[in-house]
Amino acid sequence: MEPTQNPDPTHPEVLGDAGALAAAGEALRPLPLAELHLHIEGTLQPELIFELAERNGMELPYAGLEELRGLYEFTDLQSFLDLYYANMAVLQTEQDFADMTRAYLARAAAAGVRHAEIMMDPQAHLSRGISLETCVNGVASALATSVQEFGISTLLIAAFLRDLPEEAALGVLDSLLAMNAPIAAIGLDSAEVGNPPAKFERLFGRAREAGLRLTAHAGEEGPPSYIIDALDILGVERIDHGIRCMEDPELVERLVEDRIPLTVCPLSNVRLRAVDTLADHPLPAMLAAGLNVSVNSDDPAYFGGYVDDNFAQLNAVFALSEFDRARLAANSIHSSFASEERKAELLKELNDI
Ligand SMILES: Nc1ncnc2[nH]cnc12
Ligand SMILES: [Zn+2]
Repeated sequence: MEPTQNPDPTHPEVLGDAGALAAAGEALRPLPLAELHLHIEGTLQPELIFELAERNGMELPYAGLEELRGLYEFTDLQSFLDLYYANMAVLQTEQDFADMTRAYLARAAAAGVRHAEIMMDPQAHLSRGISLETCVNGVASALATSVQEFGISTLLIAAFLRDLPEEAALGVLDSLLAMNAPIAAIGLDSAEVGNPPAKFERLFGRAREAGLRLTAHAGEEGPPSYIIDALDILGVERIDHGIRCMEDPELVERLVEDRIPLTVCPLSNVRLRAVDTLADHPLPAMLAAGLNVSVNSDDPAYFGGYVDDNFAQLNAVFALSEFDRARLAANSIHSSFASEERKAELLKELNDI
């Protein structure tokens, strides 16, 4: 991959022999970074699904792990969402949500994650009779000790399901605000095509008034116009995925100019067939265009890996330069909703490597 312009104030030249190690096929040393695009329900590993089903006295529709793993062949976003929502049935108690979250944090720490902005889908739990208190408090209890236990600072993002009506989302946002839920931001996810950003204009307006930060999935399967509308109608600060911006040169120019963060998830895009193979992924072109991209895992239990696996596979295919790896890590930190003080700490950690 070509080196890119607009150097970040990091010093990738001091990354040591990471490039040589990669060339020799050895593991890359993980860089300290922020993970900005992660659905906590997408970290539910098959083993934990079986463990929680047993703990909760539930019968799963799969005979065993192998049968479940055999279903992880997706043809598009919807084919994944069907399994993702079905598997959530095992999440019944606060302890279940806490255990799932703690398992992610432990694995993320090993991947180099030092700050995580974690999405959860409250509506996917409410619709199965699980209260907001159960899911929010369960996840939040694990996040509360994350800095001490795993060295990872965290923020919680309530994501809303765009295939449901806006009225439903407004009701849930009001309940979250009324219970003083520890959320820093809202997001928009689930089936994209046919559910454009404009459908949620009032939801994002209300969240902004409540002082919440704003992000939305756009341009994963949906057209570039959804990215434009997420920015112009919803007023989001970040775009989750956004890879289809590459079909609209004027939009790319705007995103570069305004330094709009795009939280890209390469292995997810391959597994959901947004791209044919990793070699066809637009990440190198996005970097070369000067876009503010970061690498994230989306739903690591379903897509073949965590953020370090995404970097390793990208590196195997594109032989990322040390400069670009450091830039991706720095972009993730700059693009986070963390305090300026925390960002400075993380950038220092990155520069000191
Ligand atoms: N990649 C993705 N796109 C949209 N909604 C999701 N929910 C969980 N993962 C998602
Ligand atoms: Zn996502």
